[in-house]
Amino acid sequence: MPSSGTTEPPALQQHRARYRRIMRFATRVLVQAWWFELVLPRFGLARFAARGRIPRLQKVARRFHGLAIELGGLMIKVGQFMSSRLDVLPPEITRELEGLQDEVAPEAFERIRAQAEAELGLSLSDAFASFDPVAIAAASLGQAHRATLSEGLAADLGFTDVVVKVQRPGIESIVEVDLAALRRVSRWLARVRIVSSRVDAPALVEEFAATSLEEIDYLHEGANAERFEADFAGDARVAAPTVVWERTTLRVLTLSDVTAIKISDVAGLTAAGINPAEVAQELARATFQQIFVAGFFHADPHPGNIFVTPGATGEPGDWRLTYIDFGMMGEITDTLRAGLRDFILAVVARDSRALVASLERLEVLLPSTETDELERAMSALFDRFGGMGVAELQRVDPRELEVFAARFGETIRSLPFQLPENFLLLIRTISLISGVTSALNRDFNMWDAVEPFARTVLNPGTGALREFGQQAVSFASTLARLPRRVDELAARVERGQVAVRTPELDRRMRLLQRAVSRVASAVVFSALLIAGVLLRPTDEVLGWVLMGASVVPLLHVVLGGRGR
Ligand SMILES: Nc1ncnc2c1ncn2[C@@H]1O[C@H](COP(=O)(O)OP(=O)(O)OP(=O)(O)O)[C@@H](O)[C@H]1O
Repeated sequence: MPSSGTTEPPALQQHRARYRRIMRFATRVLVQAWWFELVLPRFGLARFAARGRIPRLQKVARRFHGLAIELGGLMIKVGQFMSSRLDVLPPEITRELEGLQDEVAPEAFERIRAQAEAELGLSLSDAFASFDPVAIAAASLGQAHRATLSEGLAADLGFTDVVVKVQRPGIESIVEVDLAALRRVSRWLARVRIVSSRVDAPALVEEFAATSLEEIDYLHEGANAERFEADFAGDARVAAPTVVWERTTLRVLTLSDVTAIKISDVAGLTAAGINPAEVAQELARATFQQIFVAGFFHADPHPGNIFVTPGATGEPGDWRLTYIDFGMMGEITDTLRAGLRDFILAVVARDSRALVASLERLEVLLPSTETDELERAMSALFDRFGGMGVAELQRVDPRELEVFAARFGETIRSLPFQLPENFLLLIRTISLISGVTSALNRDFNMWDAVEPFARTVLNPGTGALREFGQQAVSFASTLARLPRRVDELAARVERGQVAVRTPELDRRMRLLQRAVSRVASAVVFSALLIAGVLLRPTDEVLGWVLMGASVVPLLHVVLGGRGR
């Protein structure tokens, strides 16, 4: 953003302040990362830096949580996005960021009214027979209100009750500011080799920008709802609301009100005579149908976005799943489909070279990746454990598994993995659905429902391929039952790692920390004072000042040893 002037309009000043807040936060995090992840390891203190990593990251995530609640806009989405990046971030961090969306305050109704009226070119009282000023739900980008259609429109469409989603006024420029800040941070990160060799940060931000810009285009969301509905035309079990195009624009989306029993309301389902276990079964089927048959899937199927609607007959088996919120959809492209098929086939054939090739094809590995190591690790894995069922795996000596898991985990972590957006949405969808189905029926196993669909995706033309397909399915079920065991194992490995430390090292580290923090705070304070008063720094300058300031105490204490 260009430098600030004194006669700027308030909106611009607000945007500038917002941009600065984000950059200040990012600078702080980057400086911290630089210190602990680059500087300390240089001085042989990698183990020390690693020990406090999780609490440190948790603190950053908590701070980010606060910032996101205060700023709203894309920062909420960033938090949500990160909370779903289990591939990059540990669960301790993702957990801190869950639930962000529910904490956003609604916009004042007068502003929502003005926005809706300007969009529709009609006063709300002309556009609707009634409009409830109290929002049903407020999200980061928009909020939803109940309304009723005027008689004429209601008669044409066959329903009266609607839900109107209205975007927060000015959200586009907020999104723009947030994206500008994120792009700048990603450019910084791209210059740091240790980061750029693992993650393509600018590409990640562009992916995120594309989904965010789609989400603030309600015409796109309306079209998604219709495409989804068309995919399930002729399937009485799945439905979506009808879009009232006459009352829909880029920033206002009007949909038939499909409020029914929330899918997670087991007591409500049972009271309506609906068997929750059957709902779980149908939900899994509908999900796999979207993924494997339609290639277009709802990527935000949390319980708030799926209703169970009892049918008109009142029969126990007469009900359907009604989805809402089509802002985030995933697509299975042909490349993704082919890549997944190759991946599954490679696993079944225990062919590590083909497996690595399929990962490359899926763009899960960055192009620069040295794949030999992964190939070796996969071969070792296949040689030792390939083809084993759960029962056989349970008979393996746990110590052997532990050693193996530690070594294998290291190889995996050292590789620059990255999941392309659609892949990520796929994982998110499966994990959300698996949460919902197991809440409906504890004994439900998603993998039992995947079988007919996995066959479709594997497209088994020949007998040999069909056999591979079946093996793939049984392999997948084995994997599905493994996580608890793997979790336990990981926890034990983790504890083993933590135990590698000595009291002497601890004592020195504590002294060092104390000394560093005392000197550092004095230096940083004076540097900030000078920089703040004299230079009116840009965020970049501030970043360098902070970095420079933190070097001084480090040299002082580590080299001169005066902290003791
Ligand atoms: N067609 C509908 N019928 C009934 N209720 C609806 C409908 N559309 C939206 N809602 C209600 O409004 C809430 C917000 O809608 P929606 O989820 O589409 O918005 P969003 O801004 O994308 O929110 P989020 O991303 O948090 O899910 C829903 O949780 C639901 O309670």
